Amino acid sequence: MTKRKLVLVGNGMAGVRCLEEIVKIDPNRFDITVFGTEPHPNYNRIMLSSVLQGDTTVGDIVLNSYEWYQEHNIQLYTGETVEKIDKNTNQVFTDKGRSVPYDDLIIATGSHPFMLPLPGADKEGVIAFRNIEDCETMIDTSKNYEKAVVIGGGLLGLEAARGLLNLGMKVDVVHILDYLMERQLDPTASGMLQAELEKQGMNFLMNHQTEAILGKKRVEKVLFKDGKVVKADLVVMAVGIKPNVDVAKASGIETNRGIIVDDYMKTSAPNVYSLGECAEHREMVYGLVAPLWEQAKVLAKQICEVGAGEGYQGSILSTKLKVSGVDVFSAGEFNDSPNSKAIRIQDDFEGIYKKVTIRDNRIVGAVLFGETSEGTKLLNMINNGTDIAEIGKVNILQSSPQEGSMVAEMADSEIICGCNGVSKGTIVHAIQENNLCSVAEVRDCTNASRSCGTCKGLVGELLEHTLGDEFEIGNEKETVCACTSLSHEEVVAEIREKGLSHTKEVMNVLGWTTPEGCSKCRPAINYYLGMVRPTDYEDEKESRFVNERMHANIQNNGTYSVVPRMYGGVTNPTDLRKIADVAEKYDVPLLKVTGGQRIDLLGVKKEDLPNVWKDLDMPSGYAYGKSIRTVKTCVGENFCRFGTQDSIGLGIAIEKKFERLNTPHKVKMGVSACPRNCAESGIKDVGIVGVDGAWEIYVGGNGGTDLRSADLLCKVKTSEEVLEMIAAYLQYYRENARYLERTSHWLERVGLDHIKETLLNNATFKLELVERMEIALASLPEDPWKTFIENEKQRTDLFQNKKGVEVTPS
Ligand SMILES: Cc1cc2nc3c(=O)[nH]c(=O)nc-3n(C[C@H](O)[C@H](O)[C@H](O)COP(=O)(O)OP(=O)(O)OC[C@H]3O[C@@H](n4cnc5c(N)ncnc54)[C@H](O)[C@@H]3O)c2cc1C
Ligand SMILES: NC(=O)c1ccc[n+]([C@@H]2O[C@H](COP(=O)([O-])OP(=O)(O)OC[C@H]3O[C@@H](n4cnc5c(N)ncnc54)[C@H](O)[C@@H]3O)[C@@H](O)[C@H]2O)c1
Ligand code: SF4
Ligand code: FES
Repeated sequence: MTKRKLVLVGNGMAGVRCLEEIVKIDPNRFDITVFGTEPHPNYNRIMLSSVLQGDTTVGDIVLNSYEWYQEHNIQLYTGETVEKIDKNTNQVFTDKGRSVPYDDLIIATGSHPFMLPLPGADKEGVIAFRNIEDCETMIDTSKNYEKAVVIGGGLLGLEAARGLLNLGMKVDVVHILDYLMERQLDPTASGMLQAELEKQGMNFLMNHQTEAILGKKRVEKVLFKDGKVVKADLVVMAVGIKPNVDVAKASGIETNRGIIVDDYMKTSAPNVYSLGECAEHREMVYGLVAPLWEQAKVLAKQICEVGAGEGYQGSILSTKLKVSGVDVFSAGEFNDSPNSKAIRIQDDFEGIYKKVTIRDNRIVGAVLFGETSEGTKLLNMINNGTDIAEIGKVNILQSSPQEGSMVAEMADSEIICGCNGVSKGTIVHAIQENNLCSVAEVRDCTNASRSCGTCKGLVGELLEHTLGDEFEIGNEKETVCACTSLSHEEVVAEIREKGLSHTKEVMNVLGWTTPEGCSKCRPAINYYLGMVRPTDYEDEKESRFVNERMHANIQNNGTYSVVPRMYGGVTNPTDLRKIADVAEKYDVPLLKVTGGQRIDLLGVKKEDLPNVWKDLDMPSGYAYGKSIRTVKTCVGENFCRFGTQDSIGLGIAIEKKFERLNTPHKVKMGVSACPRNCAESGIKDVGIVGVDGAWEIYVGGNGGTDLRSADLLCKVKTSEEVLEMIAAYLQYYRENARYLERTSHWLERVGLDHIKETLLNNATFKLELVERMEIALASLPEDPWKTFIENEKQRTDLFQNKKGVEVTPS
């Protein structure tokens, strides 16, 4: 039987998802041709925000590689736009002069970003945020310029603004109304969101209407209706989208706001279908992915003639803002109205706000801020029209008392992954049928967690719930990242076994799926190589996190924090004078004593960093590094009437011995000279406490988000023994923990008993650890601030092509 010819116009998320469904249903039914204006295979547009925010790379977000198209015999033309469809001869015509016949045609051309028609909007540096090129323009611009203006305080504008802040730019967000995200939030939630984002460093110009973009060739300023002017090196317009109906309109296919389709995604032209953001169904056009997946399923069934049931019935929308540190969820009809009532919870102490709107005993909308774990449950209740008469109203907004029990209570039809419309039943079936045991395997098999990723937790709970005893979360193979199927332990073992010596080599030999790796695997591989080969591995600066590359912590307003080392928290008049002089000379706005007993110079301008380091002439405190941070000490025997030991002396010795050492995560230590514990040794990664003629060594403490008191490892008599035990313990941690695993998490994972057994009952192994630690310490580079001041190349590399940074001559 000859195959039917299927042409897809638009190589984006909706169209290609529909093809995936089609080849699943009937792989041999069609000869498929795809045209896409963009010069890329299909990628996850949603994740552009994460690329901009530095959490992933462009290579990571490809959904269907070129090989996928080949495997399915799909002829793909990228960088080619369909300009016209001839409905009479059933052909499409492209801008490259190609014509291709079709039996069936799908139009999935997405949207155009709406560009305000302002005077000056055509200047260089005025862009939208819609595709990879826009994302790359923003990243490149941030290397040479300082100030961005984002017009539009909706989902896209705020995600763009967060990304630009992460790139070190100052950002003004211009919003036309007096509260943000008015399409998704009520004024209370919006106010809380604005306050949180202001804390993160965003500056808001509310109630501002843009009048013109000013500048010569390139944008320089933005002018507002009230006459106010702000500086702008980059303007990002994020003021909404409009369906791309260009080709449909040019071809006489019926359009309104979008291309008009019926419940089976049929347009007004025979055998021509449409889906995605360009389609208008029952007078609705959508700008989120969840509805598109539903449409893709219906259209695939329709076009393969396997029965599309009642067709597509429309979607209730829910959204989450993808900005780290801010949890926002919104769904359905969340605004107050005369025929609905609301339940609200507001906790100003914890920054939590929850509201559900109810009509006729049914939830019709919800807004959650600060705590969004009930989002999925509420969305399911809205979609299912659950009658809440029987449920205590207060319970609706209570988190489930037993974590993990929520998935058990969910019906099979309830949706776990909102982005991809994957239900609990589908996931459970896939786990059981295919023996799946990790979130990554569930993603590959069902698409759940493939888009924004916020449902990963629920998928994990479902795995646990379905596999019962067979599934232990801790034992689930945790791959380093999506570029590889290998775990951290496997990568380290391969580096050792195969004698691998460079990041690229690791990726090539171990079959990485992306040639350049991503922001998760590159720093991890760099650390593992340095740990395994301390004497000959040359640290790869570009694989490090930005703060480590800059040797300073970037702050929410784009300035930096500088913390010089003060061994054991002890200082002297000369160092204090230098700090005071530097603070005055460089207008440092804030000097702050840190919890680690040193002085933080906050608000240092990027271009001042080298000279600040030079004038300070003190070692770096590594306050930015995955390395030894501080050794906090109490006053001890020299001054305190309770002290029987020299805590300061020991603290300084420890800090001097281990400073600059790379570790999987930051390591903080403390030495107290008696159990009153004034140096808080009980919540340190390594805490030492003096007790009658001996030192107790505590490990695995954490004073951060996951508060944990340290466990007693052992008691030793002398300072030398303390130093030796710390060396063994830290080397064991360095060799066995996963990159970015704090000592407290590592200790809980492997168990205190195991660590005691290894370090206390196996003298030979302990000695070997100490020896390897000594080799690592002997191979450490000199102080990075000093190197940077003396090495012009490093200075140029660090600031790339930003306006030159010179160290002033002495
Ligand atoms: C930065 C960003 C973040 C987002 N985050 C989220 C999120 O968190 N959650 C969510 O639900 N949604 C999010 N969205 C929206 C989501 O990405 C879109 O809803 C989705 O991509 C729409 O899919 P589509 O296939 O309809 O359109 P698109 O993905 O835009 O695909 C259309 C494709 O067709 C091509 N095309 C157009 N005309 C032609 C032609 N004539 N010939 C050939 N090719 C053509 C276009 O170049 C484009 O590649 C986000 C969008 C952006 C920009
Ligand atoms: N996390 C997510 O789900 C997510 C993230 C990014 C984008 N998206 C989707 O991408 C699409 C585009 O996002 P968007 O935020 O541009 O669209 P939007 O329509 O949701 O928001 C645009 C915002 O710009 C404001 N605005 C309009 N004109 C303005 C003007 N002249 N000056 C200042 N502000 C003005 C509006 O009041 C509105 O809040 C939407 O469909 C959105 O749902 C979703
Ligand atoms: S821990 Fe004990 S010795 Fe140290 S300062 Fe406090 S009371 Fe004094
Ligand atoms: S909810 Fe976004 S990927 Fe599952």
